[in-house]
Amino acid sequence: MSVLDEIIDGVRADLAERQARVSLDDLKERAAKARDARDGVAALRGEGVKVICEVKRSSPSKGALAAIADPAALAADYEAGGAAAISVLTEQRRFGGSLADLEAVRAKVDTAVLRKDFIVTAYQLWEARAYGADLALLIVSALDQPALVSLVERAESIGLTPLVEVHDEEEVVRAVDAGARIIGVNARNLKTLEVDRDTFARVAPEIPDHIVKVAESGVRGPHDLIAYAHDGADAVLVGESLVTGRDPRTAVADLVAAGAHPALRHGRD
Ligand SMILES: O=P(O)(O)OC[C@@H](O)[C@@H](O)c1c[nH]c2ccccc12
Repeated sequence: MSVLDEIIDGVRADLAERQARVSLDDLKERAAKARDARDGVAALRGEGVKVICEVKRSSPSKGALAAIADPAALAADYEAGGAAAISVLTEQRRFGGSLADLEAVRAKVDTAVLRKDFIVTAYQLWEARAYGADLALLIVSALDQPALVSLVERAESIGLTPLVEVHDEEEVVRAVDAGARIIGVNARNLKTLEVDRDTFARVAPEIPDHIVKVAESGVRGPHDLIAYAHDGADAVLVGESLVTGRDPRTAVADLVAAGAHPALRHGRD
């Protein structure tokens, strides 16, 4: 069984508990009271390379990264540094996250917020909306094609923008067929947990121009952002280097400044 399969088994067990506690109707009621979702595509388009900053306490590859006692304060630092969106890991067992983290971050920032989890059912999309997310991650390799298609459609229909994650060229075809408007190429293979920073350069040319391209994982600082931008990234998603660094606000500002350099303009709108 791959790491991804193990993670998803745990996610399904935790999900079953929440579903037993909170009905779908209750979630929908809560979602109806949430502020309208921000447009995820608009948040990641425009001048310069956008920076999505992640709130992540631990990871299956590295174990504990940072305690993050106050995820909202960290998110506020990210926002002050110029983050275009904040990604909140809500998976509990391996990443140490929760819906409470999502809710706290949402209450604190105006920036678009992404629910980062292993989403396998529409119930989790409703949770994302109920706790204030604007975007939700959908991982192609975790879903069969009919499930991917229906989750993309459901996300859009409840106002969430799906960020559809791929690792190779075949998954790009599946993401495009499913109607993705934002595709993230994850340099970390979720089956082996290895990072290969060349993945984006290999896979991105297969993504049609009208789709927003996000380079995920492995950004240690401005030089990695610049490399991803040269290969066509509209945005980068950064976690570990921000949560383990000393000054997240300045680290984000440095990334944003690097991404705003005129030399990186390549026909973005
Ligand atoms: O911490 P990093 O290497 O900067 O990576 C962030 C993000 O890309 C990574 O957390 C991630 C990308 N896709 C995922 C899917 C599930 C969990 C985590 C992820």
